[in-house]
Amino acid sequence: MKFLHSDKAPAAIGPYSQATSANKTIYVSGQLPIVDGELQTDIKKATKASLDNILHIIETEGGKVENIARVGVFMQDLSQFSDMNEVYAEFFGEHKPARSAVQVAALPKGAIIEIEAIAELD
Ligand SMILES: C=C(N)C(=O)O
Repeated sequence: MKFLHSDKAPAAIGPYSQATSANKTIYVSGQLPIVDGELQTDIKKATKASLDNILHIIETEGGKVENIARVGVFMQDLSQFSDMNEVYAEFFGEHKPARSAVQVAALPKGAIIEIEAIAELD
């Protein structure tokens, strides 16, 4: 197993890796919507930030959006579901990974969204 790291994604904020890989599977930790150290507080910008962070991490192993097989979306307020979906749909296009989306009581750093993913490399 490998511990993965991308300088283009925010560093882990605790005792975990941005992602691990085993064989051809990449397990990406929940990505907070942080860009250049700044937590995004607008749901559309935040969704894009978390997804971009996932992509930056899987790219370290040659992964692409099309390699993402499963996504978990954790939101602080599900009333923002449609705005999240709009940006999400734009990011994935015709590629539609399995997904769960849930509202949670709170997220680290007071974030409004955290997104995790599993990718299968070719
Ligand atoms: C932000 C996280 N993924 C964590 O604390 O586990």
